[in-house]
Amino acid sequence: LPPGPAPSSWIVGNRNQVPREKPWRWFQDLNNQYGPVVYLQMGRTPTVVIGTAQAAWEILEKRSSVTASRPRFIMGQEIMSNNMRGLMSEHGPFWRRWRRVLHGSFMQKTADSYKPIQSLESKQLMAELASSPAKYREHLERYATSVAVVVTYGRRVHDIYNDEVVCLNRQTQDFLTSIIIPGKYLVESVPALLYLPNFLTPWRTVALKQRATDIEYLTRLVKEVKAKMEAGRAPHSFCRQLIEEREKNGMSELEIAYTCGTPFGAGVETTAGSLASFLLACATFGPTFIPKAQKELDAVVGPDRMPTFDDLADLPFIRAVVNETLRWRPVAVLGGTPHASTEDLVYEGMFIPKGSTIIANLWGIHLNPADFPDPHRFDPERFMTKRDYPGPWQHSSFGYGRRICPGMHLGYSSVSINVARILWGFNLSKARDESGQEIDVDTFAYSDRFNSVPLPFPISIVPRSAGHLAIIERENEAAQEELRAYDS
Ligand code: HEM
Repeated sequence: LPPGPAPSSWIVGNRNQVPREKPWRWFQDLNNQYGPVVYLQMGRTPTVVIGTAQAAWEILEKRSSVTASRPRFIMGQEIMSNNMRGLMSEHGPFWRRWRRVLHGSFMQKTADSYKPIQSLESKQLMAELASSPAKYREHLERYATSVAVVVTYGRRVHDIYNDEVVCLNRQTQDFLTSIIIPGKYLVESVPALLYLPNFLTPWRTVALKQRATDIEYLTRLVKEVKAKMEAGRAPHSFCRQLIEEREKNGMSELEIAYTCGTPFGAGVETTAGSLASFLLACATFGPTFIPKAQKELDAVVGPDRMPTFDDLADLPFIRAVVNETLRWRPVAVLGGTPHASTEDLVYEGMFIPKGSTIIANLWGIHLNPADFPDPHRFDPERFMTKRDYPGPWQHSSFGYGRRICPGMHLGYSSVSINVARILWGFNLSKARDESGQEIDVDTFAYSDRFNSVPLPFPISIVPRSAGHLAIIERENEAAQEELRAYDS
């Protein structure tokens, strides 16, 4: 077996040693102490923590045929989700169908067809940042939410606090992310607890209540799209496509309803959180990279128009800023949902038993000084030259193998276009207090959840000139005309 700390007892294994707070830091320490692959015994479940990109690539990419399953999620998948959420599904026919329809709608070519809507929403984001910069977090979330909801259901989101779809989805996500933390519920390592009667298992009752709420609103949203299709006014969307191809895909209505919940669940916090990390990097390391980024933008785009998706090919330093953002503070800090192995395998003489939970700890992988020297420093220059690193991205933000993020093209486009435009249109620096002193920000102040995103921090966001502001406002006005087609 791979090396690792001794279990504290043979019943719970190492389970009680996992810190309640930010376990990714402990995993990183373990990898530093024991090596790139560490073994833990979580209850009866063998668990492997990977701490380098090279080991993750070998195990999760090259051996993907046997490491692309998921562990059993008793609370999140079986009880709360009726086994209907593909993201937590084991490798098998249900997952394959779910993955195929997602791939059909989010692969590179199809994802490109969403760029016009991403561009329009981003123009609104720019105007919002110009008019109320202090609410930047809300604006980023509105952007990411509206893109996900337009792409899925063909309708926009204006107000993230009051939009019903958003509130219900957020409630679901909050609940789900709070219950799938490894080690949180004893039933995950001792499934026999499922045989206890309901009155002794209050955790089951709350999860079932959430399931009922989810089924009600997820199916209602599909019915709304169906009604619009019948009335001949449903724009193209993921949901519409699934309804049209229902028979071909052999999906039940409930399966369609749950599948439509995927882009919101997986694509909003990841996108908005990555953009928030970018702003945090600007507030901390801005003077080291913003002048070079703006020089590039001025040379390629100029001051008279906003950058477009087509410009990105000519903006290598902006692309480097995007990649460094995704590396520096990986939002899917534990590598997303853990993988599970479906056969025994051996990696560099270490035995990884069938049924192991495999965690590719992105916190450790992206902050490994062997690949990224001085890793907590935000330094886009690292991405200006190719390094010896496995995989096409030169970082590991989107995961591995058959489970690689199917929304990566959509997510990457969102982060890129907004990074380019924000740097083009605004000066970003530390905020100042009433006495004019710069306010320092803490680059480690991140949320302690399944996705780890920056906690609120102050930043100054000011248009670069009156000319830039005029363009931002003009572009937004024109965008609003086009966006009306998605208002329901
Ligand atoms: C910057 C934005 C994003 C980042 C950093 C990100 C990152 C990740 C990561 C690390 C994984 C885990 C992969 C693995 O298990 O090896 C993942 C999975 C996933 N992502 Fe993303 N993601 C982003 C945006 C999106 C978007 C916009 C969607 C919308 C469709 C999406 C949908 C998914 C789904 C469905 C999975 C689970 C795949 C499976 O279980 O087979 N993601 N993502």
